[in-house]
Amino acid sequence: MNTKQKNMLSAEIVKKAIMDSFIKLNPVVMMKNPVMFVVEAGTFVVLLMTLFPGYFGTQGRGGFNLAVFLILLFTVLFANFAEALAEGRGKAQADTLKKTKKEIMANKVIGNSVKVIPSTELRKGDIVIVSQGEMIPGDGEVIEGLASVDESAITGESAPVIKEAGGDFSSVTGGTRVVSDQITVRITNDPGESFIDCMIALVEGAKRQKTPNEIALNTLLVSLTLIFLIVVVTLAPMADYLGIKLEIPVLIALLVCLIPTTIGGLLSAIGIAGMDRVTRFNVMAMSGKAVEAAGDIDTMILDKTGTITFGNRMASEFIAVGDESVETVAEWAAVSSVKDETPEGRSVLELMKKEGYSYPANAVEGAEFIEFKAETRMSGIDLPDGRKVRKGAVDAVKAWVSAKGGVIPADLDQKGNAIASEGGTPLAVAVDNRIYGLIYLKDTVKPGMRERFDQLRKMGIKTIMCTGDNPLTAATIAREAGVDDFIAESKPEDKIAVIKREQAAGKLVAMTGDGTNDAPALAQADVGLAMNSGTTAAKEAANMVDLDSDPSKIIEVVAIGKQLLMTRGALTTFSVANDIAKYFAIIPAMFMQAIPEMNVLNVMGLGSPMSAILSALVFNAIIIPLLIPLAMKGVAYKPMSSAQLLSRNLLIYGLGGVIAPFVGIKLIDMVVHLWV
Ligand SMILES: Nc1ncnc2c1ncn2[C@@H]1O[C@H](COP(=O)(O)OP(=O)(O)OP(=O)(O)O)[C@@H](O)[C@H]1O
Ligand SMILES: [K+]
Ligand SMILES: [Mg+2]
Repeated sequence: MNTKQKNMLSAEIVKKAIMDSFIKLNPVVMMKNPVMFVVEAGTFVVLLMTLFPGYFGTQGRGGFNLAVFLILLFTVLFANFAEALAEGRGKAQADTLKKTKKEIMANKVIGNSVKVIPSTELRKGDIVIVSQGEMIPGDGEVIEGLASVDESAITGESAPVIKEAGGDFSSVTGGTRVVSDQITVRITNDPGESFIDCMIALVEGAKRQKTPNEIALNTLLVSLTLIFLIVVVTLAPMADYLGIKLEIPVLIALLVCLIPTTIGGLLSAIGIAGMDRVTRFNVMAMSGKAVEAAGDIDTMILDKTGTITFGNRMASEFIAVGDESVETVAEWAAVSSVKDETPEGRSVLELMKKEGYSYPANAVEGAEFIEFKAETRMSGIDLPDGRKVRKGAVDAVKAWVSAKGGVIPADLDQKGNAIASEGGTPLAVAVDNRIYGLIYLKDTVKPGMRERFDQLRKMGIKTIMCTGDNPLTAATIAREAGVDDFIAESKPEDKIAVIKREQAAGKLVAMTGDGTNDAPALAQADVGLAMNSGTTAAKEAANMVDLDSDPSKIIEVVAIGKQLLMTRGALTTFSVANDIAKYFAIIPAMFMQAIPEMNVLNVMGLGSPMSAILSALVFNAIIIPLLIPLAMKGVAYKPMSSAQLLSRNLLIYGLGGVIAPFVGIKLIDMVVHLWV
């Protein structure tokens, strides 16, 4: 699904939506939307009265009744069309995805041999080999090898990505293609539970459930409908007492004008379109609830490396401490990095070569590699001769050396701080109890970060940068990027602690992550955005996955969530204000002839009672399709606090909602009055 396909509201989608509008007339389906169900029931009653005027004693009103019936029918169809149109794009996308889900053959490893079986027979835990040119038969983790993979089937991005065993880039998705080399993959899902299956269900809306917010709003709409139903039903006997005979179609027209049909007709379209906006942004949200939660976020937890900074932290200088030479620092830094596959580790070896240094390769033969861990904040190697070589965060290495009775060189802190105060990351290099020097890791803040954080602040969102780096580097980057707060030397569990602390204070928290050790925090956060490049554990714990693996996207996701909530609020305000205005169009018209004094309320000066009722009803119907573009696109959004937003929206959509019907109904009446 490329961007073009995703954005296009093709003629095909519109045609399908028109057909679906009729299919959705089925009362069983309609019942899920109580406001529109009431309209449909009214439509049916008026239809009966039009068809059998003799039976209902409504002869002589045939033309009027037919007009009411048609307008009501279109009101329901317009509401159905809004929903069908919002669903259309997702369904089209699902069709495209289903096409990529053709049967794939898998090379399953059984003992020492390989058997070719259809991918549908693969089970969790199976091992498969995928070679150049082949499709990956299911979701899994690379357990051996390295390959570049074309993931355009799911991300729309054609540049291949590297997948390799171990670390944070080991997860692969079924339906993507290996473009070079060969990997061995352990399947992590049973059939039908794959990422593509999940994506299809999501975009198709198969598992769509009303969100708590939607349910609350629906309850309000149902209550309003009930109140007006009682008002209208009791109106007839009262009018009767005054000697006014109110026809049933007139009462139904009045009821439909008063109940919140505008928002009732557009509510689900707004929700679906909000989800769709997130999807078109290449983020898979597991539920509408997650998108809404994003709109209510108070606190955002961000990584430093890779989110606020570019994250390609590169070794840029070796610095000696005490009496050591730069050459020995370079040598030991390289030895500690021979098997360190992190970008930082690789960059140390590159810098060593660039500076013209080398290390004795035979010395590391048979050595034991010590992998980098966020908990230890060190990596290195244990040599066969017993020497232990480490590099890592300065405080971590200092503690390690001190524990072995070593002395800390006097100039270490000062040299480390010099790097940190420039926003760089100092790594200390040590062998057993002796510290040789520092590696200067350089990273840069992404451009435009300050503006983004300014926007978040205007929305009333607090940003906290959590980093494993030292306090000085953290402070420098925090200042440069403009985050509100930071936590340095943080271990993975510290992230959960921050999230829990904020949540205990009643805040909703968002965070991004990609590693297995981020998974608990992603699950704890109200909005957890995992990177598609990340581990399966992270993706399963999160409630959103970014297919482009851009952690700073969380900022846009929050904006989309806010826009969804705002659109719903704005259109609810508009709808209710609208209905109040319609009251003033219809009530005076209904009583005008019997009670001439009512004419003072006929502020609009409408032609005749019949044309007033029809005009109000026509306005009530056409406002739905007129607002579909707004419901689908979302109201224009400018970062500001919730309080400011509320007053702004009340002004625009509340006042607008009162004025629009007066103007609209008057204009329609001028045309309708020509006939009625
Ligand atoms: N490959 C490595 N070998 C040794 N030490 C490392 C390596 N990578 C990072 N470190 C050190 O460990 C610290 C913690 O790393 P970690 O990846 O947990 O956090 P970070 O990348 O600094 O920040 P963030 O949490 O924002 O990504 C780093 O600040 C650095 O001092
Ligand atoms: K209405
Ligand atoms: Mg990191």
